[in-house]
Amino acid sequence: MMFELSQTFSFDAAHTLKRHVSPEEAAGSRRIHGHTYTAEVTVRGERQPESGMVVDLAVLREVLAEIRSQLDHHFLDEVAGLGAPTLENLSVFIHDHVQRRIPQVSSVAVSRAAGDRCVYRPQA
Ligand SMILES: Nc1nc2c(c(=O)[nH]1)N=C([C@H](O)[C@H](O)COP(=O)(O)OP(=O)(O)OP(=O)(O)O)CN2
Ligand SMILES: [Zn+2]
Repeated sequence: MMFELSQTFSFDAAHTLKRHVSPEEAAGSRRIHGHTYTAEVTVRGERQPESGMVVDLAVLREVLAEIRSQLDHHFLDEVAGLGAPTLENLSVFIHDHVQRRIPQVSSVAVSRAAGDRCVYRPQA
């Protein structure tokens, strides 16, 4: 029997972005601006026979708090290992950090208040 467990966390962060769009839009994105992001992290697996859990949600919460502390109220352009601060790179960054502690992580979705959403599912 397979199960999926998810937890979300939110963070506010500033960034700039180089874009190949109209000069007005490109100029706006190059200026420092901020977004409220929500990340949903999903873990997939079978229950451990002794615990009855795929993974203890308290452990997942602890890992997500560590990642949040690297992103919340940070300038994303300066976060080591992130690369260009896009939804795509944020999804991979969060996934790779969770995977070091919780190998069963199966997907990470990052969304912004404006309604934009990106899902990273490496095994898809
Ligand atoms: N594939 C992606 N495209 C874009 C991303 C991204 O992460 N992945 N990010 C952005 C920018 O962060 C940008 O600030 C959003 O720009 P835009 O969609 O033009 O939205 P607005 O500036 O009009 O409104 P916001 O409220 O600031 O979202 C662009 N593209
Ligand atoms: Zn932006």
